[in-house]
Amino acid sequence: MSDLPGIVVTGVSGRMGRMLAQIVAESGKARLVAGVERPGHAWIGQDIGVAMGGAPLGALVTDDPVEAFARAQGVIDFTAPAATVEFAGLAAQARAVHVIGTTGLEEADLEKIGAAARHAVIVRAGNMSLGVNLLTRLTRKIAEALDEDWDIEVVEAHHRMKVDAPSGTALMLGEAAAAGRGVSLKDARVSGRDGITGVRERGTIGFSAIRGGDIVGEHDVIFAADGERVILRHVATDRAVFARGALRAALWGQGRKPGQYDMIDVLGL
Ligand SMILES: NC(=O)C1=CN([C@@H]2O[C@H](COP(=O)(O)OP(=O)(O)OC[C@H]3O[C@@H](n4cnc5c(N)ncnc54)[C@H](OP(=O)(O)O)[C@@H]3O)[C@@H](O)[C@H]2O)C=CC1
Ligand SMILES: O=C(O)C1=N[C@H](C(=O)O)C[C@H](O)C1
Repeated sequence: MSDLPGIVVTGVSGRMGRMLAQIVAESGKARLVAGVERPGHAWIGQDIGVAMGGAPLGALVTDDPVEAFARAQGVIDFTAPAATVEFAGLAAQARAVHVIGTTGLEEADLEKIGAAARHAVIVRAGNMSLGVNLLTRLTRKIAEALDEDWDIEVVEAHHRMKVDAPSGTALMLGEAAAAGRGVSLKDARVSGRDGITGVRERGTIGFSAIRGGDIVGEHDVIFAADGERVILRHVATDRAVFARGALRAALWGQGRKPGQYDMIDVLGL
């Protein structure tokens, strides 16, 4: 067996799970140990590559995360909030680095993830791409430089199968804008206007979501003043950018002190 860190991909049959399995297996920097799906899933017991309709990848799909995590140094998890909270506890027990890409997490979920991070390394980000993490830095800087004469709006577009809104990325960008402005996003946030909304309240940060087709992920941060606008834009055209970031995070986390980290830490931005 090689010395490369072993990685389990949870939700391996999903859009991100498939991409992650391929990228980990081909990376030369990590070993694909197993994929996890729910009990009864059609892929259980099959080689991941074969289940995807390609060549074998030498790792099986299992419904037993405890056993799989015990054989791994990293768990890459792009699933759903309830699953991610459960996996955070199990990955911490196995002392495996848990990379969380799942979005739509509520406050109570984040508290449980925080508790797990007392025992193991967790890297969590609503977007694992280099480009978006750079954009959060730029958003914060621009928000620091501009006053409330500049209205801030975050507009995001995703595929028709996405279940949460605003996207995790939009919220990251909104947090960065709020931090730059020295306010709390909880207080400043306005989402999904509809009907007679009244005029825009000064100092708020607005969110709008578009869902359609196979859009991978697009985000604009608009700073709009009288007579001019600044627009920051990121367009993802390939999920590989998220998967590469997640693998980088899993490798970066090896040997670190327990705690919660994000992609700004991983990328050193
Ligand atoms: N941070 C980032 O960079 C990115 C984050 N994301 C986020 O990742 C998440 C997944 O996205 P995507 O791949 O498009 O979604 P999919 O629905 O395609 O995949 C999710 C997978 O997780 C599985 N799953 C859910 N619950 C469990 C469980 N308890 N045990 C095992 N498997 C489970 C699902 O299985 P089943 O169908 O049976 O429910 C499915 O296979 C979303 O929250 C999305 O927003 C996506 C892209 C980038
Ligand atoms: O669900 C998706 O697809 C994506 N989710 C993440 C988000 O909620 O921001 C990241 C990316 O935009 C794709």
